[in-house]
Amino acid sequence: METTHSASSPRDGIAASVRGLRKSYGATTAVDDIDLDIAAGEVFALLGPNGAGKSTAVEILEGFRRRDAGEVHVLGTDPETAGRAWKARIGIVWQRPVEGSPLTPLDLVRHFAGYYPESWDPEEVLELVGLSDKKRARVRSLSGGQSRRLDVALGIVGRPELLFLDEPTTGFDPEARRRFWTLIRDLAGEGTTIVLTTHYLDEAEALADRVAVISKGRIVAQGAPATLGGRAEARARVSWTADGHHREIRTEEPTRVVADLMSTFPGEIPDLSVHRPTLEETYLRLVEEPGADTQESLAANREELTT
Ligand SMILES: Nc1ncnc2c1ncn2[C@@H]1O[C@H](COP(=O)(O)OP(=O)(O)OP(=O)(O)O)[C@@H](O)[C@H]1O
Repeated sequence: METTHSASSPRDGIAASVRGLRKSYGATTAVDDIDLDIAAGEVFALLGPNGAGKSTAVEILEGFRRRDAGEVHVLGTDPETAGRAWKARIGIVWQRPVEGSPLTPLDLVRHFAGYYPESWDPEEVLELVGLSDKKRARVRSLSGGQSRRLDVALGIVGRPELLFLDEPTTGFDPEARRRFWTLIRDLAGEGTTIVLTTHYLDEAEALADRVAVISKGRIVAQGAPATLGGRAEARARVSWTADGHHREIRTEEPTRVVADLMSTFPGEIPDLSVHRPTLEETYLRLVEEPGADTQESLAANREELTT
C-alpha cells in the first residue's frame, strides 16, 4: 500500500524531500545526516568524490536501498513502501544494464515501454537519443557511448515524472554529450524533474538548476552552480604584464581595476585576464576543506526553494 505525504506532494512543487538521512555499511558511514529538497521540474545535480555517498543516497531515493534513519519522500511517497504505480512514475538510467544483450535496441526499448502506462513511441525515443541508425543492430555490437545512449532511452521511455541519471555521459564523445544535454534540457522544459550524478563539472554547470556537493556522506554546500560556496562573491583575479613582469591583484571590483589599467596603458593591456573561481575550483575547495560547510548556504537554499 502506498503512503502519501501531503507536505512533499509534487503538487506543492517538491519532487523529493529528505530529512536526517543516514546509511551505514558495517563500520562505514556512507550517508551521514543528509537533508535535501528537490523542486518539481528542476535539474538537480549531486556532486562528490568517489565514495562520497552519492549512489547510496540516490539508491535510497529510487527505492533500491533501505535507510537506517531519516525521512524520505519522493513524488509524495516513501520509496521503501512504494508500489508499482509509483515506480512507473520514476525513470532510472543505470550504469550499463544491457551491455552484451543479444537483442536489438528497438526490441529492448519496446520491451521496457510495455511496463509503463503512458510510454513514448520506442522509435521516437531512439531518434531522440540518436540511435535510429542502430535500432536493428545487436546491442552487443554497440560502442560504449552508443550503449550509454540506449541506457538513456530505456530510462526515459516510460515518460517519467522524475528521472535519475547516474553519470549519464561517461564514454560519450563531445558531440554526443552536447546532444544529450539538449535532450535533458528538453525533458526538463517539459516538466520532468531530473536528478543527475556526475563527475563532470561542466555538465553540472550546463544542466543543473541547483547542485549539492557531498563529501564523506555529508552535504557541504548546495545552491545554484553560479553561486555555490560563495562563488559569486569570491574575489576576481585580474592579471596583466607590465615592464616584462607578471602582475596580479585580487579584487571585488575587477571592472574598476580594468578601467584604471586602461588609463595607464596607451593601447591593449598586455596579457590581460580577469578570472573568477570556476565551478571546478569551488568544488575542489569544498571537498578538500570540510570546514567550508556552511549552515548558512543550506538555509539560503531552502529559502530559495520556498520563494
Ligand atoms: N554495498 C556496500 N557494502 C559496503 N560498503 C559500501 C556498499 N556500497 C557502498 N559502500 C561504501 O559506502 C561509501 C559510499 O559509497 P557510494 O557508492 O555511495 O559513493 P559514491 O559517491 O556513489 O561514489 P562513486 O563516485 O565512486 O560512485 C563508500 O565508502 C563505499 O565503499
